[in-house]
Amino acid sequence: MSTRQSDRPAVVARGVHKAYGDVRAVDGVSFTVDRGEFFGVIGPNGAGKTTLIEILEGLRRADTGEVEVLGLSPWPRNPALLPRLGLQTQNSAFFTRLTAIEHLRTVTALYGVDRRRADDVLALVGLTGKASTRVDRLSGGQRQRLAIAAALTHDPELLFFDEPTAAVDPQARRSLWDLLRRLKATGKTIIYTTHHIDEAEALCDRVAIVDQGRLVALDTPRALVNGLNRPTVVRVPADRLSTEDARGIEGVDAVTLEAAVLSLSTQVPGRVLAAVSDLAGPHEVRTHTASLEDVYLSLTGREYQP
Ligand SMILES: Nc1ncnc2c1ncn2[C@@H]1O[C@H](COP(=O)(O)OP(=O)(O)OP(=O)(O)O)[C@@H](O)[C@H]1O
Repeated sequence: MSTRQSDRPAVVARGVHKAYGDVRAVDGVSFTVDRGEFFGVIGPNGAGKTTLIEILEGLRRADTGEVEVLGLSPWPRNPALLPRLGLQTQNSAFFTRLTAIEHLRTVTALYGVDRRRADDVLALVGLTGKASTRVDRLSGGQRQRLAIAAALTHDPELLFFDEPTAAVDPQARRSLWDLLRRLKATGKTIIYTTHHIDEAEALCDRVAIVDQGRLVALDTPRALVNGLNRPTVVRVPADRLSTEDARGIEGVDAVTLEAAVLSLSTQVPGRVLAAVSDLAGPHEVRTHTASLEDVYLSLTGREYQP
C-alpha cells in the first residue's frame, strides 16, 4: 500500500555518508524529523552539521544513504520541493542597496507569489517600522529577521535556520526566540542549527548532537539531561545551616563546604529545598541542575566554544 507524501515525516535520513577526500564529514547518520517538530542540530566546529543540512536542502549529494524530505528525494535538485522549503543561511544573500520592503518584494517576485506577501512577512518579523530602511543600514538582529522574513515569503512547510541568532545582542535574541516559537505554533517544521546550547534547550522539541560526522545523541532536551543522571545541588550560605543539620536532611546524598557555602547534592530537590527552607529560610538558597550544556560537554568532551 502506498503512503501519501503528506503522511510522510518531514525528513527521513538513513545511513547518510559524505566524505571530502579523507574527511568523513557525515559518517552514517540516520534520523527522522516529524511534521511540526522544532528540531535542533548542535555540535562542535567541523562536526558535519552544515554538510548534513545542505544534503537535506538538496544543495549537496550524499555519497551513500537515503534522504527523504516532505516525502520526496531532494537530489537531484527537485523543483517540486524547492517552493516547499524556506532557507535562512549564515550567508543569506541580500540586495543590500534596496530597502527592507524592496528586498522582500524582489524575493516575492522570484518565488512568483503575491507581492503583498512582502508586507505580511515584514510585519510577522516585527520590521514594519524599518520598511524604508536600506538593508545595509539594518542592525545585525534586524538583518537576521529580514533573512527569516525572506525565507517565509512563499509560506514553506519546512524551514531551515542556520544560526539565526549569531551576532545578535541578548535582547534581540530573546525577541527572535519569540518569533521562532510563533512560527512553530503555526505548524511549521523547523530544522535549526545553533552554537547557543541554551537556545537549543529552550526552543527545540528534540536535539541532535553531532560530533565527527556521527549522531552521538538524539532526544528531547529533558531526556538528554535526565540521562546524565546528575544530582541537583542546593547551595546555602554556611552561616545559616550547619553541616550536621544539612547531612540530616532526608534525601541529601552528600554535603560539601567551600567558600562559606554548603552544597547539598540530591536526587529529590523539591523535598530537600522544602527542608532547607524550614531550617534556614528561603533566602539566598540557590539550586543548580544539569543542563543541555553538561550533556554536550560529556558527549563531545569539549566545552562550548562560541
Ligand atoms: N567543500 C568542502 N571540501 C572539503 N572539506 C570540507 C568541505 N566542506 C566541509 N568540509 C570539511 O568537512 C567537515 C565538516 O564540515 P561542516 O562545515 O559540515 O561542519 P560544521 O559542523 O557545519 O562546522 P561549523 O560549526 O564550523 O560550521 C570539516 O572537517 C570540514 O573541514
